[in-house]
Amino acid sequence: MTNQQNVAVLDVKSRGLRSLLPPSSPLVAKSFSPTGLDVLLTKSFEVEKGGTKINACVDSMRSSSPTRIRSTYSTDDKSSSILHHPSALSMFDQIMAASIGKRIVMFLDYDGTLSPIVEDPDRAFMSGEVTIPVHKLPSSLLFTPTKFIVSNQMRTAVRDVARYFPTAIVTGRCRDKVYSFVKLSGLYYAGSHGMDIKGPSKSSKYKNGNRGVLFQPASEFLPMIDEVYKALVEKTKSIGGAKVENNKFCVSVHFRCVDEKSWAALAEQVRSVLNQYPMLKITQGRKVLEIRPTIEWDKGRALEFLLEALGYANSNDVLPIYIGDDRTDEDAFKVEEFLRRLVDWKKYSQGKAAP
Ligand SMILES: O=P(O)(O)OC[C@H]1O[C@H](O[C@H]2O[C@H](CO)[C@@H](O)[C@H](O)[C@H]2O)[C@H](O)[C@@H](O)[C@@H]1O
Repeated sequence: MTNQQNVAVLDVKSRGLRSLLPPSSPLVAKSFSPTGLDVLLTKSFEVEKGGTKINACVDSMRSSSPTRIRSTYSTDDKSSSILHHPSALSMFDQIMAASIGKRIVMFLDYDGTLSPIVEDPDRAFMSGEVTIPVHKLPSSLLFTPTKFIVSNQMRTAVRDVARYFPTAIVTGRCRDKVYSFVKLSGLYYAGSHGMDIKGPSKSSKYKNGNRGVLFQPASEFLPMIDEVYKALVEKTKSIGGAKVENNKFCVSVHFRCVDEKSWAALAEQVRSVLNQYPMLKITQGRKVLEIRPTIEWDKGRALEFLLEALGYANSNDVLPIYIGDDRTDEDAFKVEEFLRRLVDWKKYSQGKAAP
């Protein structure tokens, strides 16, 4: 696949599930570079290393960490944004019209898209998941689960979409971790910002025996990432609220619960560790510093890889749809609604049963 591959990019957050395609442009006629997805959607804010860059780093931590985009948008900005990036739900019919004759492939971000943004990254369960804790379960149960899921709207929507369209979860998270949240087999999972790809394809040249696709372009970084993770845990332990998360091929340093007064100290500690690792870089997400290998690989490359693995390299017969978040949290139910409409469209407009 080339960079001219067309991708419908749906930004669920800053614009509330808005298409990043301008309304006037013929849908999908405009090219998006999948390799540019990371720049578009994962808020890659390169933090420079060395010298007196900490202030710049803290400034970027501030500017990329608004709690709500609404508080930073003027009315004019907002209406202009809505004009240029119309709701993907209201453009649903046009998106579907553009998909006629093409195979839709779904790419879904996890945090902030399938799950609400929460303070504790270990508790970012899928939207709409309602559970009963173990102590409230009836004693008559024959087995004792740790919790009992009574509702999982988003999971159901993703499961249904995956029955009709090849579907991948593309996340900065460790792949195993995101799987433990999504709990759906039959999907592709691209963890660690796309550096850890696993999926069920039967026909890919990247097949891993009978276990489907497996691709890990940064595998030689594993020992280094482990080392850096431990160093960061040690260096940041005195900073209240800081949390370091090992995402296997990258590390996240969370500052959502850190007092803003300590952000400079945190950035300084992170930089002091990273100074010893020129092969790693820092990018910035939503109240998180993400440390990752400097290799030319990101979510966009993972998307290209997966399309190729599915047999759509350089193909005009495919419409990849990427739903991701930008910088603030907003309605996950819009994602769910979009997924449901997609399934209904497939079922009823085309009258086809699930493959
Ligand atoms: O690519 P993504 O799936 O969007 O992953 C990016 C980061 O997501 C997670 O952090 C974010 O969500 C947390 C839970 O809601 C929140 O506490 C945190 O402030 C957000 O940045 C994940 O924990 C990180 O490792 C990912 O890098």
